[in-house]
Amino acid sequence: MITTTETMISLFHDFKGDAHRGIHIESVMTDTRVPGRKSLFIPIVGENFDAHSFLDKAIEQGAVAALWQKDIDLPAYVPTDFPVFFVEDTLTAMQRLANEYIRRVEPTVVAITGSNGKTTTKDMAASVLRKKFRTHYTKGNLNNHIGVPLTVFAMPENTEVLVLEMGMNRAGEIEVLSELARPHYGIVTNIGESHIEHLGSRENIATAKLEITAGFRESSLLIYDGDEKLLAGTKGITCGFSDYVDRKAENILLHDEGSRFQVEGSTYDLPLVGKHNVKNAVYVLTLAEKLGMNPEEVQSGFGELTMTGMRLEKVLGLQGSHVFNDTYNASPTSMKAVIDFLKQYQAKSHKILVLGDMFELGYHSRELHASVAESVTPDIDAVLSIGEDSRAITEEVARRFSSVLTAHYKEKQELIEKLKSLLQEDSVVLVKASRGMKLEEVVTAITNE
Ligand SMILES: CC(=O)N[C@H]1[C@@H](OP(=O)(O)OP(=O)(O)OC[C@H]2O[C@@H](n3ccc(=O)[nH]c3=O)[C@H](O)[C@@H]2O)O[C@H](CO)[C@@H](O)[C@@H]1O[C@H](C)C(=O)N[C@@H](C)C(=O)N[C@H](CCC(=O)N[C@@H](CCC[C@@H](N)C(=O)O)C(=O)O)C(=O)O
Ligand SMILES: Nc1ncnc2c1ncn2[C@@H]1O[C@H](COP(=O)(O)OP(=O)(O)OP(=O)(O)O)[C@@H](O)[C@H]1O
Ligand SMILES: C[C@@H](N)C(=O)N[C@H](C)C(=O)O
Repeated sequence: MITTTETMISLFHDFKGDAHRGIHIESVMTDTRVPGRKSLFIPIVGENFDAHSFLDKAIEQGAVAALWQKDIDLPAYVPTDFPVFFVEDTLTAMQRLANEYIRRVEPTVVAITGSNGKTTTKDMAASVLRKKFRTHYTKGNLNNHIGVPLTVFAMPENTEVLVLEMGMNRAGEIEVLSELARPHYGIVTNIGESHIEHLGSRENIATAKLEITAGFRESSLLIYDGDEKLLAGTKGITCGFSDYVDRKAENILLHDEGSRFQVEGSTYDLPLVGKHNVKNAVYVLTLAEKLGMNPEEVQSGFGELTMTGMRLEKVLGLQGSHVFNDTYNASPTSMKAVIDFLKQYQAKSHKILVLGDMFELGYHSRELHASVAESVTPDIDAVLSIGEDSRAITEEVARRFSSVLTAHYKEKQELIEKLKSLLQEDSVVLVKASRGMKLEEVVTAITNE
């Protein structure tokens, strides 16, 4: 249950209809294409639609009240007793309602941001914390100005810990989300190059990520990447691999199914591959410790990870090959991190990289694409690229290593045909690009049906 129309009167004084009846509202509807029994309809003005034109459908789908932008005429067909709350802006009102719900439920709030690893760290945190607390967390990647409120509205009233992923591609966006959520804990996973097109520099990205402290309370705590020089001196707990961090991962053993590492003498086994995920895990175990969990409880959570797909997701490929689907998103930092993982992968020795364009890298996109080649070594047998700017990757690899097979494609089908011709039992393929490239289509084409 989210609220009642009676409670909403205290937030939104300008209303019509039988709001005083205290109608129970059990969910929020922002999409009339999805049923919402006893829901509050919040019409959002988007890129393709203005949802104000769907009020009739909303009522049909189960809405029992609605927010309404004051500068838009209310349709004549609206029943006189149907509660409508008039607001300046429905999105801002939705965020205010979410803040009110958090104040009512009073969970411990954990906010996670960073250029890479937000979803992974959020999923890890949820898997660990739910061992001890009633935990609600962001589903998938619903992490923006709309996704965060929707996550809050879906929170059960008995929630003890709320884990929110906070994304951004412009300055100021995380500040809004942090002030909405008022986190007790914040995590900054890393500072990469994601969305640098809009931010202009990594320094600006770091500043934007630190907006996560905007809504902090007096006792709130930041846990962050201590290896990142742009964050040096920030108040909080530093995590990472350097000797000077507060929580250092040591004695790291990377293997094909995950890793083993120690932090302050406690040993952890993480069933997630990649050294970058060791650091993500240190954020989580540090958070869990602050919430009173012991290493055994944390390890139990690591052993029951429920992860969102398309993040180094391993599937069986044609000819008995292994395929790692890392197609949700990509930036130079994350692309280099997974290439390092592929070089260390032991189960297969014929290693193929399929790399697509990375978006929103701005003016320096081509040189940032080329920089990915710095991680490629002759351990990699083939690099196939697709898109516009990723040609810079294969060109730079070819310049560095004549032994590595390189090819660039504009069309997925051509790349798929070449890739199928290369596959052998001993092959391992890693596929990665920005979301907009939709390279999961390549993964599908080379995996066993
Ligand atoms: C606004 C919205 O929710 N849109 C969703 C909608 O898109 P559609 O094009 O159909 O509608 P419009 O947005 O034009 O319409 C406005 C509203 O009208 C509703 N509506 C439409 C038709 C209809 O018949 N009835 C209706 O009621 C509609 O529902 C809208 O509310 O549907 C799509 C398909 O389901 C959704 O994909 C689309 O969702 C958008 C993309 C969205 O922002 N969803 C959030 C809930 C979300 O969190 N999505 C995440 C991705 C977030 C992300 O990209 N994060 C970035 C950081 C970026 C931060 C910020 N600057 C930003 O730009 O987002 C990151 O790097 O992680 C997800 O989908 O995974
Ligand atoms: N700490 C990290 N450092 C560098 N790369 C990372 C890190 N964590 C994850 N990655 C890489 O980034 C990819 C995306 O991970 P994830 O989806 O968790 O990040 P995200 O921040 O949620 O991304 P997005 O901004 O697209 O939502 C992973 O598959 C992996 O390749
Ligand atoms: C999906 C959104 N979070 C994102 O990462 N956009 C990049 C730049 C893309 O479109 O792939």
